[in-house]
Amino acid sequence: MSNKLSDPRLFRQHAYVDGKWTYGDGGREEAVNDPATGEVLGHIPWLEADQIRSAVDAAEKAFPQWRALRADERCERLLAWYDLLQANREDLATIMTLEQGKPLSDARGEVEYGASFIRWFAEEGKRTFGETIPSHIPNAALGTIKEPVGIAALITPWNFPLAMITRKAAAAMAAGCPVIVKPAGETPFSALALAELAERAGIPAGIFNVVLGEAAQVSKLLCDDERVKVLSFTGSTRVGRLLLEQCANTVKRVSLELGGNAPFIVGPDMDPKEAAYAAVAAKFQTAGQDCLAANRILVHESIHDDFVEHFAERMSALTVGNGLNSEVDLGPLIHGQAVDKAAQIVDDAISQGATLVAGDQSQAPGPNFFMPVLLTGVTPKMKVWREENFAPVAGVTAYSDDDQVIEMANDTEYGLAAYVYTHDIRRIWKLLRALEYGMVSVNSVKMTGPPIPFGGVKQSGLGREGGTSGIEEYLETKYYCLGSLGSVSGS
Ligand SMILES: NC(=O)c1ccc[n+]([C@@H]2O[C@H](COP(=O)([O-])OP(=O)(O)OC[C@H]3O[C@@H](n4cnc5c(N)ncnc54)[C@H](O)[C@@H]3O)[C@@H](O)[C@H]2O)c1
Ligand SMILES: N[C@@H](CC=O)C(=O)O
Repeated sequence: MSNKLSDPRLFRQHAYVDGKWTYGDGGREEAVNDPATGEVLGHIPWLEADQIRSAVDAAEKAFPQWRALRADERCERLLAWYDLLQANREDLATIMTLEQGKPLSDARGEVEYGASFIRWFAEEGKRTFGETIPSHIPNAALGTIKEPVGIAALITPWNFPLAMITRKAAAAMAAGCPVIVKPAGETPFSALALAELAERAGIPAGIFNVVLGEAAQVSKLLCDDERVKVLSFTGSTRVGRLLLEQCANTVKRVSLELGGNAPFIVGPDMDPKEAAYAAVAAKFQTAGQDCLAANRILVHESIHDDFVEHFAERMSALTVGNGLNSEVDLGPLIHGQAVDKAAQIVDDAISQGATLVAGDQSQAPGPNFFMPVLLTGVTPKMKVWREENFAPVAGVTAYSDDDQVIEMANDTEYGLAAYVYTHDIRRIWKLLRALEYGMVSVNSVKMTGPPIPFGGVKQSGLGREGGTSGIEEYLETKYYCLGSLGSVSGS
């Protein structure tokens, strides 16, 4: 990996605890592979339980000084970190493409996206206002102060190896909290490059730590430690449920960004070509391994056939291959199990009556690649409808009226994001209000960014990241009552 970077020191093969690059005391190491080629990119140590506790010790030790800084002083340090991400954008994108597989242009976009959360929260940290409460108690002044919650454990997935960390870490750090990041084992190198840049930016030792190890063990240690006050997790609903349970013993604050099963609704008034092109864009980014991916494409029956034709035509123009090649649109899936799962979802749909319109797996350029698939006639019994497929598998079905499509769209345990394509304002408003989703995007594939409250309802999560609410996940509200002030206190 280092020979592909202009700054080889961004490629780190150690954990980062208390400002030091750390080996595992037990000597255990794991290889990390390039999903496109299978080549070993490097190795990471697995830390022992005592080393995970030491990371919490380090965060505990660093907390008082960090919280004592003024918000504008923390802002300066975070902005220095932001500047370094920008200056090293190309190397960070290369690391990401190598370990995650996404095309370089998408990786560059994620670095930009990830960095934007640092800048946003650096500024938001200066606006963690408390309030003045008109007193109901004679001669007293009442109000609130916002204070950092304490140590935050951040557990993140492999599909967005950088932005899922910065969206949490920058909010926590701006609020005055130290963080312990446990990245996905598939994509540790982006997290470690972030640590290298945090160190260069002057973030003090113990404030940004990256621990590595066996996922279930590390997560359990962090959940069980009562010094850790917040757990913020992004990943599957299955693991989210487990962590929620594990946090019950220490009554931690928990923030969960979980799976999605986004409906993409196309109204009868839409130009089928315009809608189909948008649906392709909403489906295939990161090879479908995106919590916002359009999983169930619900098209009004009057334009269904035209839509399918345009979708197939647009899909056939997508190039699948190694993300380092500039003409590639879809990289590999993260590993072989993901390919097997995608194949099972397609087989299940076909065996239950769906039609395979396009998607020939014999064309796949390597074992971890999955050619984009278009299925029509998908129904609620099929896995492609029920599960988050997290693969380039698009399932289309026709509907006849708005009430029916609302019922279809809400027929899932997930509630992260939904897309609506129509220009009829009454339909827009009806769908917007009736869809049981945390985010609804109307006539736009792009919906995320630092200013928005990102998050889901139902079993897609708890809490919001980004926007003005993201920093609240790391703040406590302290109420105060100043009594016996005399009549000057007023109300
Ligand atoms: N809502 C969002 O913002 C958002 C964003 C990105 C990804 N996701 C979701 O993430 C999922 C894909 O990511 P993934 O496959 O990395 O998810 P995952 O749940 O398998 O893993 C997420 C993290 O949890 C760790 N982990 C895995 N098993 C664990 C266990 N038994 N105990 C404790 N920790 C464990 C992993 O090492 C990783 O760090 C999808 O469901 C996707 O929708 C959601
Ligand atoms: N695209 C999402 C990540 C989901 O997998 C985001 O913007 O946060």
